[in-house]
Amino acid sequence: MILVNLKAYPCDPVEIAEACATVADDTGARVAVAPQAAHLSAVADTGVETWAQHVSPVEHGSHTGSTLAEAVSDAGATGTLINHSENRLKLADIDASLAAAERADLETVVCANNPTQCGAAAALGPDAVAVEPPELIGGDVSVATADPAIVEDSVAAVEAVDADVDLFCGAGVSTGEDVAAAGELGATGVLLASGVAKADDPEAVLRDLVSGL
Ligand SMILES: O=C(CO)COP(=O)(O)O
Repeated sequence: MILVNLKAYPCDPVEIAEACATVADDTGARVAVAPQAAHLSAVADTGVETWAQHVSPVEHGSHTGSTLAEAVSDAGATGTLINHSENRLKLADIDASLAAAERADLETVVCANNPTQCGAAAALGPDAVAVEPPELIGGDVSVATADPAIVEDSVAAVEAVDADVDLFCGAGVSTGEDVAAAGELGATGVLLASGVAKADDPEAVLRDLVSGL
């Protein structure tokens, strides 16, 4: 799976969503987009698989400023990231955000910095854990090239806790070669942002990325 996190980049979320939908349709590859919460509906309307970047550890009620899992689902999201390196949560809040996502029937990827955190995240029962070394995020060198051991060790850490939880990796992923290298290390998906969000031709980058699946 290729999960494109648009963060808060100054890109056109609908244009990128349309490119992802086209490439997914043409190739049969699983490609999803995680836009800003305010853009979820517009992105989902393109038909692309749509994910939230975060859901808050809350239920319906007095939670001003929160991102309610049910609202994200109503807007068309079918999955959510939790605990991204740029939006870290306390352990209890990761657990409660996972419960919120489950309530709203959202698929979940919990992000983590290193293999130890990956094992801890797997124990909370998400669908997948994504290892993203913070120092490599936004850079030019893919995690699978810069630090292959961190991916292999994270695969092992997750497998030791719960073999049903998938391991994704991310940071610096921008080519099909990077995706293939991640797969060879045992990752079943990649998480990326700048490679697509900052690209002059997002569709061309996506076509190259899916060639590595
Ligand atoms: O944080 C990331 C995806 O969630 C990775 O970002 P980059 O692809 O820009 O390194």
